[in-house]
Amino acid sequence: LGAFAPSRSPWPWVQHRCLSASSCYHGQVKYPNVGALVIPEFRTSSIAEIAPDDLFKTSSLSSAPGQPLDEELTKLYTKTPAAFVYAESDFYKLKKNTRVSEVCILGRSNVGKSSLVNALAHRPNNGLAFVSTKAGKTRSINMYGFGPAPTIKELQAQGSKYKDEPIPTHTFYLVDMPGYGHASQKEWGKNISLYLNKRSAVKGAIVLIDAEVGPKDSDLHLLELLSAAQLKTAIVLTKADKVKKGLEGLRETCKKVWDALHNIEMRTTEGNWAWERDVYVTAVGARDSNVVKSTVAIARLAVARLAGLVKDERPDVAKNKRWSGKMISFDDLQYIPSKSEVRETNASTPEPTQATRDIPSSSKNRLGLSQARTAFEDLERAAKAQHAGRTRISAGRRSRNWTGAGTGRAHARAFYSTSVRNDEESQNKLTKAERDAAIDEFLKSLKANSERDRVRRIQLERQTNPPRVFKRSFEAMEKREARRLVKQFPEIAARTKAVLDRRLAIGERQRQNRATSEAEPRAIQEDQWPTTTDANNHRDVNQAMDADEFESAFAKSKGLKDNEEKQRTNKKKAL
Ligand SMILES: Nc1nc2c(ncn2[C@@H]2O[C@H](COP(=O)(O)OP(=O)(O)OP(=O)(O)O)[C@@H](O)[C@H]2O)c(=O)[nH]1
Ligand SMILES: [Mg+2]
Repeated sequence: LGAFAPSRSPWPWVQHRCLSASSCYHGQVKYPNVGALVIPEFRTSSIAEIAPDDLFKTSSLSSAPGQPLDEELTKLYTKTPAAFVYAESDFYKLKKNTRVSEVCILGRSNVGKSSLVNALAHRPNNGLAFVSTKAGKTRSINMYGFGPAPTIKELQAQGSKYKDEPIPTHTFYLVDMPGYGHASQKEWGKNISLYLNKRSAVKGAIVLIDAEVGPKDSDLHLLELLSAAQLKTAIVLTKADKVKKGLEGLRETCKKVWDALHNIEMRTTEGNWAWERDVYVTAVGARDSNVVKSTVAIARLAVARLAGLVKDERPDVAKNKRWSGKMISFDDLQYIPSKSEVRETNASTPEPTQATRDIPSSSKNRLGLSQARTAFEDLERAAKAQHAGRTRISAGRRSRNWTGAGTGRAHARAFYSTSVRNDEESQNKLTKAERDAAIDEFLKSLKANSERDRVRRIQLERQTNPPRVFKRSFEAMEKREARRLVKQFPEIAARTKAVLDRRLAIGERQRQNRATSEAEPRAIQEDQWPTTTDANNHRDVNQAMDADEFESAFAKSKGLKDNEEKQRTNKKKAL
């Protein structure tokens, strides 16, 4: 129908049909065939576009090098069905996870976070996450698992800080967050900033921005939060099918995003916040299935990159690549010459090159050239050994230029040796012995389900808890035996009985004593102060006598005493 649609159709809906993913019309505007817009390194350059196919050409999954990326991504996301793992609104109640990566999806209410989760999992009818046209549908932190569960070997390599950490069920977790800018902003701030700052498993954040609306104040606030948390960030523009101005509109939004990122970078001094230059374009709610398919693949790439599953050949994907080797202060930067320069130096004493002239002579003299070379190589080897086995996005792209080797110029760019998160990561790792013990335990728990173990468990249970029939006959046997012994040794039996009786009697007495002492009031509680009738018993307390009264009472008592004395002497006399 679309192929034969005339340019001015008498049926307006015909114009909404799409010809293909690359040329799709919504209203009068052509849907742009753009995978991502690339933010350049310098403010003087302009934003470039990358077609979806080109995005996939330059990279591959670390687990399947050399294979076509889009196919591998589809396999990863859909072969093992994605599943809802759990939801929690309180950060402190989240389950422990130090083994697999988590990527969180953030954005304003109704921007399409939950729709994206469904699209990634290939649940077109919103079968996984709840979606609504009204803002504020998602209220808790929702974990969704994607990809197959790690193998035992992978678990072994991952290790864990906690012994009671649940075994991961998926390759990575996608975390759907409640939207901000809605009524629940207060709670949002607390729990989610805790999540972004404290959760060591979180490897990156996807920030969704409405392609038509562009970044709002709340989005800027979120980006600042992410910059403070030093969490790797990728921007995804959603609802691209709704952009009225097509590619031009997308470019405008991307420019606003760029300005926002630039402003944050200017304000923060650290400048080590890593955000991706690729601003991904998606339209998972578009009417054309081709558009949906191609944009879902793009979103899959964005998430997999953050989860650390993609090996990128393109060097300029990340804005800031984190240097994870040794940190060298600016003053200690040493000049390391290129190979050709070394050759020249060995041949004869050459004229100082422009590069060598730039370096203060004191630095040059610190080490001889060949010594400097070997020292650097040692350093590099040590750093590599230290970080071996870590799959990180930047691992494949660490350039020699950064430390100045091979270029003939010392680079004066400051890099952090290890980010806070990396430190945390290495601290979380168990020692080898602990990890082996944890794995043994895990294997045991697997074995416990085997048939042989089940039989053994039943046998053990029978021994400790024999069935009732046997129990009764055992008791009868014991009684018979006891009677026989009493008959055989009457004296001993009598003595034993006396001892037992005495013990019983003592026990009984103690029990009675305890019962009576419990019955007695222990202390007058506050609510047991004397009532009006009791007050007579406390007369001397409640009604103090004055001095005269006291005198007379005293005299009276003395008189009584005298009377008693007289009576007693009279009796004696009578006797
Ligand atoms: N046209 C179009 N509509 C979309 C797209 N993505 C999402 N929507 C629609 O946007 C609405 C909101 O989607 P949700 O996924 O619930 O948004 P959310 O960000 O999870 O919202 P909260 O849970 O409230 O924070 C739904 O009606 C979706 O159908 C898209 O790419 N294009
Ligand atoms: Mg939602």
